Amino acid sequence: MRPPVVAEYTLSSTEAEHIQSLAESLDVGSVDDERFLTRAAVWAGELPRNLRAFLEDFRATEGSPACRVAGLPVDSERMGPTPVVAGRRRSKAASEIRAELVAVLLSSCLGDVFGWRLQHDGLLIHDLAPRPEHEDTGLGTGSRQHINWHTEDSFHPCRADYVGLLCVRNPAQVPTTIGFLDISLLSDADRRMLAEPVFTFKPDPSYFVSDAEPFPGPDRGSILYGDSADPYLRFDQDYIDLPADVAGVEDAVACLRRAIEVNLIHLSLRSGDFLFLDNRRAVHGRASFQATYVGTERWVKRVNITSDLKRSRHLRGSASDRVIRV
Ligand SMILES: NC(=[NH2+])NCCC[C@H](N)C(=O)O
Ligand SMILES: O=C(O)CCC(=O)C(=O)O
Ligand SMILES: [Fe+2]
Repeated sequence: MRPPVVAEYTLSSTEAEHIQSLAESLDVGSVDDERFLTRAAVWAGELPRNLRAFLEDFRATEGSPACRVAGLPVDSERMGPTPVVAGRRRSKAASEIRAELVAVLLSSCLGDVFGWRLQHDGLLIHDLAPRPEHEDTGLGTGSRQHINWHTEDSFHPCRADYVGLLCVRNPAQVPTTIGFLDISLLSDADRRMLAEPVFTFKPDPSYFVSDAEPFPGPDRGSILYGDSADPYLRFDQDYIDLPADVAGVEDAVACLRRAIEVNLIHLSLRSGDFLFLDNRRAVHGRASFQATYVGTERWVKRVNITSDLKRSRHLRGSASDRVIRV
């Protein structure tokens, strides 16, 4: 039997209460505190054993491109309105800090959380909530425009190995798009072409801070990599340049898109759902929706997770600094 696209784990109420008590026992004012981050994997050892086994299977077997943990303690009532302001300027209720601690503890079962200096103020947890100024952009903080499916931050060699999306609220049931590549749908010639390092991967506008800050540069590489029979994927259809001088490359990319699009699924996250995407195997996006900005609408917290912090050491201030300067 084929493994599910999204492996599911539903917490029992006992497990959810245990996680809530664990988060309450931590005397931590912010998940961005380096001392907390250095202990996060230790505290994650106190998460329910069956949950840790589920996440470890997801990580170690790569059986499914995504997994979802449902029933996490996220007290969305007490967390207050969906934020319209970004970044560090906002104070957070204790319940929100607890939800973020829970997000980091679960994420720490898969790797180390990290952030980007130029994205969401360098915070480790990004608030994906609609902002008026982004309404017509295909960004996590947009709304009226859908987000085309993509792997996250395809432009950067240190991009996440996993992306976590913890849902605070989603009353209009806006669906998240999830997909994967069925490699059996690609010809050998297309596979070879897509594995050539001739593509230019560009950053998306979520990295734009101001004209005074340099925008990160692009990176060249292949779309498919790893095992040629079961390859990993790096692709954002909106932020890629194809080589002008390679015959057949456009057709190969069109075939790739079709081989992903035939299997797309749409899943509406509910409050307390934590979706993990294997950023080498899964693509994801989001449908459009009508934002109201009255504080009641969709709010998802995004986490970047790496399997290998050392890969970005030259771009971070110290071994324990989790923010990549791009
Ligand atoms: N094809 C796209 N729209 N890609 C952009 C994805 C969203 C972007 N990474 C963000 O942080 O908001
Ligand atoms: O909000 C979602 O469900 C996905 C958002 C997304 O793809 C992103 O922000 O990069
Ligand atoms: Fe994304």
